[in-house]
Amino acid sequence: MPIRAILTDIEGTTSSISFVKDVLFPYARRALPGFVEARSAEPEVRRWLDAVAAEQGGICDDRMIVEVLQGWIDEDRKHTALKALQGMVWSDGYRNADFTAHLYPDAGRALREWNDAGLPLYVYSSGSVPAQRLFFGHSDAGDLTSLFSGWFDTEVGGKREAESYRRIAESIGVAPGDVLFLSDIVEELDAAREAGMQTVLIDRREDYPTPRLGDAVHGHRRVESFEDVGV
Ligand SMILES: CSCCC(=O)C(=O)COP(=O)(O)O
Ligand SMILES: [Mg+2]
Repeated sequence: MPIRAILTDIEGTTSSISFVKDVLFPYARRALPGFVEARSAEPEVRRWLDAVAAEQGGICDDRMIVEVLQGWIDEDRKHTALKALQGMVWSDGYRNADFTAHLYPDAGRALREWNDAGLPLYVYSSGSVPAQRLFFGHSDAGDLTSLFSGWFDTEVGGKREAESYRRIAESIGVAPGDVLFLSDIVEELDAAREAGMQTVLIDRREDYPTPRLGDAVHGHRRVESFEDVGV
């Protein structure tokens, strides 16, 4: 089947889980109280704080909202409000050069090659679209944002729901069967396959030291590097 577009996940796929868990999440956890104190009146911040408050039965104290958000960071909740707020917090970290975003070298090379070959590239991550742009704008391999033709986060729907992938295919104007989705999570690949997309499991040995064999890969092709995706 032809491939007319590539859709990629970030954490565990282009980039290591440990960078997200050990650098980005602790940074957001530490910076959240000060961020909320300074910026809670801004409509784009207030919108997401209110969404968290409503989900928690209408709590109205920002310090309690911050505690809920910090709890969600500890649980690795992929909640749209948390992801939106994390993106705003990380912006300071990237701007101050506190860190750059981890990128596997094979992913950087392949993304450049595919872009040079005229293949449109898209991102679909639980991280908010602004956080995705920051991530690839401040990667270990420099600013890669120009390689991508579009960005999708969970505002399009959950990553384990087939409907999200149908919406993405429709939005980019490519038949689902001509889109290749790359991810480290089999349940995300299952949903993309249900929507008709082609799939490859990116199985990073340093993120998942125990090989995922047999049933665990649910029949998706499994590779350990973007070099073996074979586009
Ligand atoms: C790009 S933002 C940092 C990563 C993040 O917060 C996240 O939840 C990534 O999840 P993914 O869907 O890319 O596995
Ligand atoms: Mg992932």
